[in-house]
Amino acid sequence: MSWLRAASAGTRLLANRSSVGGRRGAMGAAGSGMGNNTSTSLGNSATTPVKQIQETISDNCVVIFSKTSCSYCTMAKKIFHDMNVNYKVVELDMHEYGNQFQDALHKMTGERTVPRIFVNGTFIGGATDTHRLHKEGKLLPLVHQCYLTKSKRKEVEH
Ligand SMILES: N[C@@H](CCC(=O)N[C@@H](CS)C(=O)NCC(=O)O)C(=O)O
Ligand code: FES
Repeated sequence: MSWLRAASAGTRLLANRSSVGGRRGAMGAAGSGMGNNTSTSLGNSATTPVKQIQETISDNCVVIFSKTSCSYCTMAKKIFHDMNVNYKVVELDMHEYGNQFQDALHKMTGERTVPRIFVNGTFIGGATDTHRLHKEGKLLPLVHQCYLTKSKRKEVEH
């Protein structure tokens, strides 16, 4: 297919601002339906898997690369769900290019396992790491920081 055609990654860095809205308190949970949206651009545009992952993690404060059959992944989703935080899920086992994305995630994070979780554009780990961050009270501040930054960008654009 067309991974290797000319890439246009980066141009959509600010494209997802509408999901932030002005609703700082609500963390987007009411916005676009609790993040079960797998209709991502992943796999559809003319670019490499790594670039598409980078684009997805730039566009979304929380991204979970997951498999539908994986209970660790379900546990990770539940953490964000219970915090009332909107998250984007990419179900690699439902994806035509899931294997290539897993390879790319391996390159980017050092592990090929699922889940692979990114907050505010940064890899935070798998399910256990995320659970630990949450228990230590460090997860919500990371998410919050992302929403604050996106709100500021939005103000600048207005
Ligand atoms: N400690 C890791 C464990 C991750 C792990 O072992 N994941 C398994 C599934 S639960 C995996 O990815 N196996 C290989 C695969 O599905 O491709 C975490 O919490 O995320
Ligand atoms: S918990 Fe078994 S595949 Fe993840």
